[in-house]
Amino acid sequence: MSLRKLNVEPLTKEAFAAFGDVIETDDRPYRMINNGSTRRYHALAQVETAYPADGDRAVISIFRAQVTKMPFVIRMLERHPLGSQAFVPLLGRPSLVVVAPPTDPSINGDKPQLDLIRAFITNGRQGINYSRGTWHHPVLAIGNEEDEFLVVDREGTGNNCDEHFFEEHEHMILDYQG
Ligand SMILES: NC(=O)N[C@@H](O)C(=O)O
Ligand code: NI
Repeated sequence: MSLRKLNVEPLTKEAFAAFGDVIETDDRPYRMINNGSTRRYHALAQVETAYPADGDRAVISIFRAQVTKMPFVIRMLERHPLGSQAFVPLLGRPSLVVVAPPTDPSINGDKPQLDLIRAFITNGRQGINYSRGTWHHPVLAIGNEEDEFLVVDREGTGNNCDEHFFEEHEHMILDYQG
């Protein structure tokens, strides 16, 4: 049984629109602040928290991620039903992103839609913000040494991480030799 190999696409705002936001400055509008010394690339992404009135809050963390050896088998995806999650590279290195659109039990089921799973490579200067409910693989650092990401996501009550494990025949190969 041969597993499907994911095609790795360059990350762009347009291609990622169904999954969330790309956090970047290339070709983005800005306004000058601080007496003209600083460009403000304003509101590149929104932090989503499900229950702000109940104490939900956005928190900022740093993930130091071990390198994912290629080729890699995608066996699962997860989602955060109660908030968004952003990853911004701190060391200027590319990383891989594997996503599927959010799903709703009353519309399109409650697990990732296999045919809509896509893989992207960032350019090292791009961060991503997964919209609330976007299915994604946990952080995929590549290269020769650990990578670091600034992570902005939701902290609060309730379960905010659903994992879906695929059947063995549904596993996908991710093989990026950039
Ligand atoms: N578990 C955790 O905080 N990280 C994952 O959500 C991830 O997307 O890496
Ligand atoms: Ni996550």
